[in-house]
Amino acid sequence: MTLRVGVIGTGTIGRDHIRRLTTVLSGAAVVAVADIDRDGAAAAAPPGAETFDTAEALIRSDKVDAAVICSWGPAHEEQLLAAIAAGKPVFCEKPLTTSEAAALKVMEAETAFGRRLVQVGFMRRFDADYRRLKAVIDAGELGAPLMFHSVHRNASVPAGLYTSDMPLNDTLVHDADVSRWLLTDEIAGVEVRLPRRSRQGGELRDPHLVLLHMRSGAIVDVEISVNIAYGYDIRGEVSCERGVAALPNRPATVVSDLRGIRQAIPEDWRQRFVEAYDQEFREWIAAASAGTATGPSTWDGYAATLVADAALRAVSSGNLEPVAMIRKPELYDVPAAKAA
Ligand SMILES: NC(=O)c1ccc[n+]([C@@H]2O[C@H](COP(=O)([O-])OP(=O)(O)OC[C@H]3O[C@@H](n4cnc5c(N)ncnc54)[C@H](O)[C@@H]3O)[C@@H](O)[C@H]2O)c1
Ligand SMILES: O[C@H]1[C@H](O)[C@@H](O)[C@H](O)[C@@H](O)[C@H]1O
Repeated sequence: MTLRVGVIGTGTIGRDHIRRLTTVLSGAAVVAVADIDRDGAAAAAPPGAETFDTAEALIRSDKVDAAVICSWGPAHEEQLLAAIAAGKPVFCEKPLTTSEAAALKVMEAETAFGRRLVQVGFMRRFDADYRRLKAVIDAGELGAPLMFHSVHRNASVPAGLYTSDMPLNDTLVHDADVSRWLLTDEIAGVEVRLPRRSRQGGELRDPHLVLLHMRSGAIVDVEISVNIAYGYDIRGEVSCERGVAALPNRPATVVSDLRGIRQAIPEDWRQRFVEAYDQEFREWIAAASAGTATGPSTWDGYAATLVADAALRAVSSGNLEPVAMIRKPELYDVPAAKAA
Protein backbone atom coordinates (compact mmCIF):
# COMPACT_ATOMS: atom_id res chain seq x y z
CA MET A 1 0.00 0.00 0.00
CA THR A 2 1.27 3.47 -0.86
CA LEU A 3 0.83 6.14 1.83
CA ARG A 4 -0.83 9.19 0.23
CA VAL A 5 0.91 12.22 1.72
CA GLY A 6 -0.08 15.91 1.73
CA VAL A 7 2.74 18.43 2.32
CA ILE A 8 1.90 21.76 3.99
CA GLY A 9 4.51 24.49 3.48
CA THR A 10 6.58 24.27 0.31
CA GLY A 11 9.54 26.43 1.34
CA THR A 12 13.12 25.17 1.68
CA ILE A 13 12.56 22.07 3.77
CA GLY A 14 9.09 21.35 2.35
CA ARG A 15 10.62 21.06 -1.12
CA ASP A 16 13.48 18.92 0.19
CA HIS A 17 11.04 16.52 1.88
CA ILE A 18 8.89 16.39 -1.29
CA ARG A 19 12.06 15.41 -3.20
CA ARG A 20 12.91 12.60 -0.77
CA LEU A 21 9.32 11.31 -0.56
CA THR A 22 9.05 11.37 -4.34
CA THR A 23 12.45 10.26 -5.61
CA VAL A 24 14.39 8.64 -2.75
CA LEU A 25 12.04 6.62 -0.57
CA SER A 26 9.47 3.96 -1.34
CA GLY A 27 6.06 3.43 0.27
CA ALA A 28 4.74 6.99 -0.07
CA ALA A 29 3.54 9.39 -2.75
CA VAL A 30 3.02 13.15 -2.43
CA VAL A 31 -0.56 13.59 -3.68
CA ALA A 32 -1.27 17.08 -2.33
CA VAL A 33 0.47 20.32 -1.38
CA ALA A 34 -0.64 23.58 0.27
CA ASP A 35 1.08 26.86 1.05
CA ILE A 36 -0.16 30.39 1.73
CA ASP A 37 1.98 31.15 -1.32
CA ARG A 38 -0.23 29.26 -3.80
CA ASP A 39 2.16 29.78 -6.74
CA GLY A 40 5.03 28.43 -4.69
CA ALA A 41 2.93 25.38 -3.81
CA ALA A 42 1.96 24.80 -7.44
CA ALA A 43 5.62 25.06 -8.52
CA ALA A 44 6.67 22.53 -5.86
CA ALA A 45 3.88 20.02 -6.56
CA PRO A 46 5.10 16.77 -8.11
CA PRO A 47 3.27 15.68 -11.30
CA GLY A 48 -0.34 14.73 -10.54
CA ALA A 49 -0.42 16.26 -7.04
CA GLU A 50 -3.33 18.57 -6.18
CA THR A 51 -2.71 22.09 -4.83
CA PHE A 52 -5.04 23.07 -1.96
CA ASP A 53 -5.89 26.61 -0.86
CA THR A 54 -5.57 25.87 2.85
CA ALA A 55 -3.82 23.39 5.10
CA GLU A 56 -7.17 22.44 6.66
CA ALA A 57 -8.71 21.55 3.26
CA LEU A 58 -5.67 19.39 2.45
CA ILE A 59 -5.88 17.58 5.79
CA ARG A 60 -9.64 16.92 5.42
CA SER A 61 -9.32 15.63 1.85
CA ASP A 62 -10.13 11.92 1.55
CA LYS A 63 -7.30 11.63 -0.98
CA VAL A 64 -4.78 12.30 1.83
CA ASP A 65 -3.84 9.59 4.36
CA ALA A 66 -1.19 11.55 6.29
CA ALA A 67 0.27 15.07 6.44
CA VAL A 68 3.77 16.57 6.59
CA ILE A 69 3.88 20.05 8.13
CA CYS A 70 6.74 22.27 6.92
CA SER A 71 5.14 25.67 7.47
CA TRP A 72 6.52 28.33 9.86
CA GLY A 73 6.55 27.39 13.55
CA PRO A 74 3.64 29.64 14.64
CA ALA A 75 1.33 27.90 12.10
CA HIS A 76 2.04 24.38 13.44
CA GLU A 77 -0.48 24.41 16.32
CA GLU A 78 -3.57 24.92 14.15
CA GLN A 79 -2.39 22.42 11.54
CA LEU A 80 -1.53 19.76 14.12
CA LEU A 81 -4.94 20.17 15.77
CA ALA A 82 -6.63 19.78 12.38
CA ALA A 83 -4.68 16.57 11.66
CA ILE A 84 -5.52 15.10 15.07
CA ALA A 85 -9.19 16.07 14.64
CA ALA A 86 -9.14 14.17 11.32
CA GLY A 87 -7.40 11.18 13.00
CA LYS A 88 -4.54 11.33 10.46
CA PRO A 89 -0.84 10.66 11.20
CA VAL A 90 1.21 13.82 10.91
CA PHE A 91 4.92 14.56 10.66
CA CYS A 92 5.63 18.08 11.95
CA GLU A 93 8.91 19.88 11.43
CA LYS A 94 10.44 21.36 14.59
CA PRO A 95 9.55 23.35 16.59
CA LEU A 96 6.36 21.51 17.57
CA THR A 97 4.85 24.84 18.60
CA THR A 98 6.20 28.22 19.62
CA SER A 99 4.52 28.39 23.06
CA GLU A 100 3.95 26.10 26.02
CA ALA A 101 0.18 26.71 25.90
CA ALA A 102 0.05 25.59 22.25
CA ALA A 103 2.12 22.45 22.97
CA LEU A 104 -0.24 21.52 25.81
CA LYS A 105 -3.28 21.94 23.55
CA VAL A 106 -1.78 19.58 20.97
CA MET A 107 -0.90 17.09 23.73
CA GLU A 108 -4.44 17.22 25.15
CA ALA A 109 -5.95 16.61 21.70
CA GLU A 110 -3.65 13.65 20.99
CA THR A 111 -4.10 12.03 24.40
CA ALA A 112 -7.90 12.43 24.05
CA PHE A 113 -7.63 10.72 20.65
CA GLY A 114 -5.84 7.89 22.45
CA ARG A 115 -3.11 6.97 19.96
CA ARG A 116 0.11 8.67 18.88
CA LEU A 117 -0.39 10.52 15.60
CA VAL A 118 2.37 13.16 15.81
CA GLN A 119 6.06 12.78 15.00
CA VAL A 120 8.33 15.81 15.45
CA GLY A 121 11.21 16.54 13.05
CA PHE A 122 14.14 16.07 15.44
CA MET A 123 16.21 14.32 12.77
CA ARG A 124 19.39 14.01 14.86
CA ARG A 125 17.78 10.99 16.58
CA PHE A 126 17.90 9.21 13.19
CA ASP A 127 21.50 10.15 12.37
CA ALA A 128 23.78 7.10 12.37
CA ASP A 129 26.58 8.91 14.28
CA TYR A 130 24.26 10.15 17.02
CA ARG A 131 22.75 6.66 17.27
CA ARG A 132 26.23 5.13 17.72
CA LEU A 133 27.05 7.77 20.34
CA LYS A 134 23.87 6.92 22.24
CA ALA A 135 24.58 3.19 22.02
CA VAL A 136 28.02 3.75 23.61
CA ILE A 137 26.55 5.79 26.46
CA ASP A 138 23.67 3.36 27.01
CA ALA A 139 26.09 0.40 27.13
CA GLY A 140 27.45 1.95 30.35
CA GLU A 141 31.11 0.95 29.92
CA LEU A 142 32.21 4.58 30.15
CA GLY A 143 30.22 5.11 33.34
CA ALA A 144 27.64 7.84 33.88
CA PRO A 145 27.60 10.81 31.49
CA LEU A 146 28.75 13.96 33.32
CA MET A 147 28.97 16.61 30.60
CA PHE A 148 27.89 16.94 26.99
CA HIS A 149 29.52 19.60 24.81
CA SER A 150 27.22 20.42 21.91
CA VAL A 151 28.31 22.76 19.14
CA HIS A 152 25.66 24.02 16.69
CA ARG A 153 26.98 26.38 14.03
CA ASN A 154 25.10 27.68 10.99
CA ALA A 155 27.04 29.40 8.19
CA SER A 156 24.30 32.04 8.03
CA VAL A 157 20.58 32.51 8.59
CA PRO A 158 18.10 34.44 6.43
CA ALA A 159 18.44 38.12 7.37
CA GLY A 160 15.14 39.65 8.45
CA LEU A 161 13.30 36.30 8.63
CA TYR A 162 15.48 34.85 11.39
CA THR A 163 14.84 37.02 14.43
CA SER A 164 16.69 37.41 17.75
CA ASP A 165 14.51 34.89 19.63
CA MET A 166 15.24 32.16 17.05
CA PRO A 167 18.71 31.02 18.19
CA LEU A 168 16.87 29.87 21.32
CA ASN A 169 13.40 28.85 20.06
CA ASP A 170 14.30 27.59 16.59
CA THR A 171 17.95 26.42 16.70
CA LEU A 172 18.60 25.39 20.34
CA VAL A 173 15.58 23.04 20.28
CA HIS A 174 17.70 20.43 18.42
CA ASP A 175 20.41 20.47 21.13
CA ALA A 176 17.78 20.40 23.88
CA ASP A 177 16.09 17.38 22.32
CA VAL A 178 19.27 15.48 21.57
CA SER A 179 20.57 16.09 25.13
CA ARG A 180 17.42 14.58 26.70
CA TRP A 181 17.57 11.63 24.31
CA LEU A 182 21.35 10.96 24.47
CA LEU A 183 21.58 11.21 28.24
CA THR A 184 18.13 9.64 28.94
CA ASP A 185 17.47 12.57 31.24
CA GLU A 186 15.29 15.66 31.54
CA ILE A 187 16.35 19.30 31.59
CA ALA A 188 15.72 20.93 34.96
CA GLY A 189 17.06 24.45 34.33
CA VAL A 190 18.66 26.70 31.72
CA GLU A 191 21.30 29.45 31.89
CA VAL A 192 22.35 31.64 28.96
CA ARG A 193 25.53 33.69 28.62
CA LEU A 194 25.98 36.27 25.88
CA PRO A 195 29.57 36.44 24.57
CA ARG A 196 30.90 39.34 22.53
CA ARG A 197 28.50 39.94 19.61
CA SER A 198 29.64 38.74 16.18
CA ARG A 199 29.59 41.46 13.51
CA GLN A 200 28.71 38.82 10.90
CA GLY A 201 25.00 38.91 11.82
CA GLY A 202 24.42 42.67 11.92
CA GLU A 203 21.99 43.51 14.73
CA LEU A 204 21.17 39.86 15.44
CA ARG A 205 22.21 38.70 18.93
CA ASP A 206 24.77 35.99 18.11
CA PRO A 207 26.42 33.82 19.45
CA HIS A 208 24.84 32.29 22.59
CA LEU A 209 26.38 30.02 25.19
CA VAL A 210 23.67 27.94 26.86
CA LEU A 211 23.99 25.68 29.89
CA LEU A 212 21.37 22.96 30.27
CA HIS A 213 21.24 21.58 33.81
CA MET A 214 19.99 17.99 33.66
CA ARG A 215 17.97 16.41 36.48
CA SER A 216 20.81 13.91 37.09
CA GLY A 217 23.23 16.80 37.72
CA ALA A 218 24.96 16.40 34.33
CA ILE A 219 25.56 19.69 32.52
CA VAL A 220 25.30 20.33 28.78
CA ASP A 221 27.04 23.35 27.28
CA VAL A 222 25.72 24.45 23.91
CA GLU A 223 27.36 26.89 21.52
CA ILE A 224 24.77 28.41 19.20
CA SER A 225 26.47 30.40 16.43
CA VAL A 226 24.25 31.20 13.48
CA ASN A 227 26.53 33.34 11.33
CA ILE A 228 29.83 31.49 11.53
CA ALA A 229 30.44 32.03 7.78
CA TYR A 230 32.57 28.93 7.08
CA GLY A 231 29.85 26.23 7.00
CA TYR A 232 27.35 24.09 8.93
CA ASP A 233 29.34 22.58 11.76
CA ILE A 234 27.74 20.19 14.26
CA ARG A 235 29.87 18.65 16.99
CA GLY A 236 29.19 16.67 20.12
CA GLU A 237 31.32 15.12 22.84
CA VAL A 238 30.06 13.34 25.94
CA SER A 239 32.41 13.17 28.95
CA CYS A 240 31.64 10.23 31.19
CA GLU A 241 33.19 8.89 34.40
CA ARG A 242 35.69 6.62 32.64
CA GLY A 243 35.93 7.93 29.10
CA VAL A 244 34.74 10.25 26.41
CA ALA A 245 32.62 9.57 23.31
CA ALA A 246 32.49 12.02 20.41
CA LEU A 247 30.72 12.47 17.08
CA PRO A 248 32.99 12.35 14.01
CA ASN A 249 33.10 15.35 11.70
CA ARG A 250 31.10 14.81 8.51
CA PRO A 251 31.87 14.19 5.69
CA ALA A 252 34.58 11.97 7.17
CA THR A 253 36.89 11.76 4.12
CA VAL A 254 40.22 13.42 4.85
CA VAL A 255 42.04 14.92 1.87
CA SER A 256 45.81 15.47 1.96
CA ASP A 257 47.56 17.50 -0.71
CA LEU A 258 49.90 20.43 -1.19
CA ARG A 259 47.46 22.72 0.66
CA GLY A 260 47.40 20.57 3.77
CA ILE A 261 45.22 17.95 5.44
CA ARG A 262 41.52 18.81 5.49
CA GLN A 263 37.88 17.71 5.55
CA ALA A 264 35.05 19.31 3.59
CA ILE A 265 32.39 21.15 5.54
CA PRO A 266 28.65 20.92 4.75
CA GLU A 267 26.98 24.11 3.56
CA ASP A 268 23.81 23.60 5.54
CA TRP A 269 21.55 21.12 7.34
CA ARG A 270 20.34 19.59 4.06
CA GLN A 271 23.84 18.24 3.37
CA ARG A 272 24.90 17.40 6.92
CA PHE A 273 21.76 15.47 7.80
CA VAL A 274 20.67 14.16 4.39
CA GLU A 275 20.82 10.54 5.50
CA ALA A 276 19.21 11.29 8.87
CA TYR A 277 16.20 12.94 7.15
CA ASP A 278 15.90 9.94 4.81
CA GLN A 279 15.90 7.52 7.75
CA GLU A 280 13.49 9.74 9.73
CA PHE A 281 11.00 9.52 6.84
CA ARG A 282 11.59 5.81 6.26
CA GLU A 283 10.52 5.19 9.86
CA TRP A 284 7.67 7.73 9.62
CA ILE A 285 6.24 6.09 6.47
CA ALA A 286 6.19 2.69 8.22
CA ALA A 287 4.49 4.09 11.34
CA ALA A 288 2.05 6.35 9.48
CA SER A 289 1.05 3.46 7.20
CA ALA A 290 0.04 1.64 10.39
CA GLY A 291 -1.98 4.72 11.49
CA THR A 292 0.44 5.98 14.12
CA ALA A 293 3.80 7.72 14.71
CA THR A 294 7.26 6.84 16.02
CA GLY A 295 10.37 8.58 17.37
CA PRO A 296 10.18 12.13 18.76
CA SER A 297 6.69 12.73 20.09
CA THR A 298 4.46 15.60 21.13
CA TRP A 299 5.94 15.11 24.61
CA ASP A 300 9.45 15.68 23.20
CA GLY A 301 8.28 18.72 21.24
CA TYR A 302 6.68 20.08 24.43
CA ALA A 303 9.92 19.54 26.38
CA ALA A 304 11.97 21.42 23.78
CA THR A 305 9.46 24.29 23.75
CA LEU A 306 9.72 24.61 27.55
CA VAL A 307 13.52 24.73 27.31
CA ALA A 308 13.32 27.44 24.62
CA ASP A 309 10.94 29.48 26.81
CA ALA A 310 13.26 29.09 29.83
CA ALA A 311 16.28 30.11 27.71
CA LEU A 312 14.49 33.25 26.54
CA ARG A 313 13.64 34.10 30.17
CA ALA A 314 17.27 33.42 31.15
CA VAL A 315 18.52 36.00 28.64
CA SER A 316 16.42 38.70 30.34
CA SER A 317 17.01 37.60 33.94
CA GLY A 318 20.64 36.46 33.73
CA ASN A 319 19.61 33.67 36.12
CA LEU A 320 19.28 29.90 36.04
CA GLU A 321 15.65 29.51 34.92
CA PRO A 322 13.80 26.35 35.99
CA VAL A 323 11.98 24.06 33.54
CA ALA A 324 8.75 22.72 35.07
CA MET A 325 7.13 19.90 33.12
CA ILE A 326 3.64 18.49 33.68
CA ARG A 327 3.35 14.80 34.59
CA LYS A 328 4.02 12.70 31.49
CA PRO A 329 0.79 11.28 30.01
CA GLU A 330 0.88 7.47 29.71
CA LEU A 331 0.58 7.70 25.93
CA TYR A 332 4.20 8.90 25.81
CA ASP A 333 5.57 6.45 28.34
CA VAL A 334 7.94 4.58 26.05
CA PRO A 335 11.22 3.62 27.74
CA ALA A 336 13.48 6.46 26.59
CA ALA A 337 16.35 4.12 25.68
CA LYS A 338 14.12 2.36 23.15
CA ALA A 339 12.59 5.44 21.55
CA ALA A 340 14.37 6.78 18.45
N1 LIG B 1 14.72 19.72 11.00
C1 LIG B 1 15.48 20.65 10.45
O1 LIG B 1 16.69 20.55 10.43
C2 LIG B 1 14.84 21.84 9.80
C3 LIG B 1 15.54 22.53 8.79
C4 LIG B 1 14.94 23.65 8.24
C5 LIG B 1 13.69 24.06 8.65
N2 LIG B 1 13.05 23.37 9.64
C6 LIG B 1 11.73 23.78 10.12
O2 LIG B 1 10.81 23.64 9.03
C7 LIG B 1 9.88 24.72 9.03
C8 LIG B 1 9.97 25.47 7.69
O3 LIG B 1 11.27 25.97 7.52
P1 LIG B 1 11.82 26.44 6.08
O4 LIG B 1 13.28 26.65 6.28
O5 LIG B 1 11.39 25.52 5.01
O6 LIG B 1 11.10 27.84 5.95
P2 LIG B 1 10.65 28.59 4.62
O7 LIG B 1 10.38 30.00 5.01
O8 LIG B 1 11.60 28.32 3.51
O9 LIG B 1 9.25 27.89 4.23
C9 LIG B 1 8.11 27.95 5.03
C10 LIG B 1 6.89 27.89 4.10
O10 LIG B 1 5.71 27.79 4.92
C11 LIG B 1 4.71 28.57 4.28
N3 LIG B 1 3.67 28.86 5.25
C12 LIG B 1 3.73 29.70 6.32
N4 LIG B 1 2.58 29.70 7.00
C13 LIG B 1 1.76 28.83 6.37
C14 LIG B 1 0.43 28.38 6.61
N5 LIG B 1 -0.30 28.86 7.61
N6 LIG B 1 -0.10 27.46 5.75
C15 LIG B 1 0.63 26.99 4.72
N7 LIG B 1 1.89 27.38 4.45
C16 LIG B 1 2.45 28.28 5.27
C17 LIG B 1 5.46 29.78 3.74
O11 LIG B 1 4.73 30.46 2.73
C18 LIG B 1 6.74 29.13 3.23
O12 LIG B 1 6.62 28.72 1.87
C19 LIG B 1 10.21 25.57 10.26
O13 LIG B 1 9.43 25.15 11.34
C20 LIG B 1 11.68 25.25 10.51
O14 LIG B 1 12.07 25.42 11.85
C21 LIG B 1 13.59 22.26 10.19
O1 LIG C 1 15.43 25.60 10.96
C1 LIG C 1 16.82 25.37 10.95
C2 LIG C 1 17.10 23.90 11.18
O2 LIG C 1 16.39 23.43 12.28
C3 LIG C 1 18.57 23.58 11.32
O3 LIG C 1 18.76 22.21 11.63
C4 LIG C 1 19.24 24.44 12.38
O4 LIG C 1 20.62 24.20 12.40
C5 LIG C 1 18.97 25.91 12.09
O5 LIG C 1 19.61 26.72 13.04
C6 LIG C 1 17.50 26.21 12.06
O6 LIG C 1 17.27 27.58 11.79
